[in-house]
Order: sequence, then structure tokens, then C-alpha cells
Amino acid sequence: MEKVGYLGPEGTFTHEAALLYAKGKQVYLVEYPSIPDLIYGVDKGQIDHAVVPMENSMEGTVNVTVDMIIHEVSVYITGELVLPIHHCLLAKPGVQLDELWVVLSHPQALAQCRKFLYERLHGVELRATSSTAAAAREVMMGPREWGAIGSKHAARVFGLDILEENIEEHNGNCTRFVVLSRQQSKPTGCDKTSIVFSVDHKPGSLYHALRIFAERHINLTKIESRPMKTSLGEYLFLVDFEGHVQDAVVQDALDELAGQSRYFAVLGSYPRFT
Ligand SMILES: O=C(O)C(=O)C[C@]1(C(=O)O)C=C[C@@H](O)C=C1
Repeated sequence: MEKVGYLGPEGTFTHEAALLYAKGKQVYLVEYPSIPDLIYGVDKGQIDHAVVPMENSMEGTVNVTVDMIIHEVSVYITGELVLPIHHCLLAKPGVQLDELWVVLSHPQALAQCRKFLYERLHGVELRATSSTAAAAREVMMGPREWGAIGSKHAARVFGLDILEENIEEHNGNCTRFVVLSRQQSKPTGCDKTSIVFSVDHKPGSLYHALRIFAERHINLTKIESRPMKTSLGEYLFLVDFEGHVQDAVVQDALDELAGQSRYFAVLGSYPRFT
């Protein structure tokens, strides 16, 4: 049976994404304590696939995920899942909001609830944890004055009360998760591809790179720059577009782009989440 890893413990949003990915498949879910552990887990062959958060509609890219895929491991993006993210304020049964003096959660979740924390819990100490469910677990074991930001599922798993629901700043809050695997996925006819490249520091370089897609009517769905990490001012461009690396038009475009890039790599082609 294939093994699918997720950021644990049970009750994280990544766990929800992994459950969605596993639906109708015969797979075995494996919990990992951090995103790097999870990504190394798939790279080293401990698991077949890893479900990791990639991008949030409010907070943008999950840098650790993107940077590890680009710089540290040899895995492909083979799937994507988009989930609505609704956060709750959780506490031990019977505890009231004004009794809380510490609130724990994953940094992404704390950031997505910044306004609520400022308006309703101003002055409380905010503590970062490895995941939202890890925060709920600590609250279950910790003093009564601790609260956590996490999902309804985490409240059930750790026996906590939900003091407030939907405390995220925007009700359209959602996170895009990707599936990482050691083998590339096959074309489905409704795919997306992620690539990364760098260009020379001369006028028009990026324009000429993007022109390759425009001329072939290839629809770009995301463009982002990340530091190359070698020196200040050196960037890698990450581009997502519709199509699969095995499509003739995409192959033609990528051949041209590779020929004029300083660095070029395909991160993977995968079925588009609809
Ligand atoms: O802590 C969790 O529950 C996670 O699954 C991680 C994570 C993330 O890193 O983006 C996933 C979705 C939400 O955006 C908040 C946290």
C-alpha cells in the first residue's frame, strides 16, 4: 500500500488535505512533525507522497516548502489541492476568552488571524508551534489559561471547546497544498506545470522569457520570484502555467526557455485542482 505523509499531528489542515487526496485510494497515512521532515521523508523514500502547504490566499507562499523543493530535494510536484481554511479559537472546556494569556498556533495561522488577535486578545502572548494541531495538543496538556488557533477537527481530536469560529481575517481564506513524489505524473488533459528559472541581468531578459509563453497562448497562472540564496539581488522565477510537460507546445516552449536561461528546472506537471 502506498504511504502518504502529512504534517501532523492529526487535525492539521494538511491532514485534511491528505484525507482529501487519499479519498477513494488505498493508502496509508503517515504523520510527520514538521514540513522539512515530511519533504525529506518523500525524498529519501520513507513515503511515496507528501502533502505540503504551498501557498495561502492571505499570506502568500509557504517559503520553506518552495525553497526546499528548489534547493534541497529531487522530488516532483504531482498534485495540488485547494482547501478553504477556517480557524477557531480553542481552549480547555469551560475556559472563557478573557481568561487566556497565551495563544499558540502555527505562524501561518497566527498571521491569518492577526486582526482578531489584535482586537479581541490584545496583549496576550503569541507562541509559534509546528502546526495548528500541535498547538491544540499543547493546550490540552498545558495550563488552563492557554488557547490555540486551529480547526474544528483539532478541537474534536484534542477535546477542546470552540470559543470563536471563523476568526481568519478574510472569509475567502484558502490554502493550496501540493503533493510531492519521486516520479512525475502522467498527462490527464487538464494539467498545470511548475517551473523555475533564472535569467541574465540585462534589459528585457524576463520579458523575453515570458514572451515564449505569450506567443504560444500558454496561460500563466502564477509568477513569483524567490532569492537565489547565493547573493543579494539574485533571483529565481517560479512560473506555473496550464499544460503538461509532455504536450508538444509546452515542450517547444520549455526548450526555448531552457536555451536562454542561466538556470532552468521543471518542478512537475500535475492535474489541475478544480
Ligand atoms: O498547521 C497546520 O494546520 C497546517 O497544516 C499548516 C498550514 C500552513 O503551513 O500553511 C496549513 C494551512 C493553513 O494555511 C495554516 C497552516
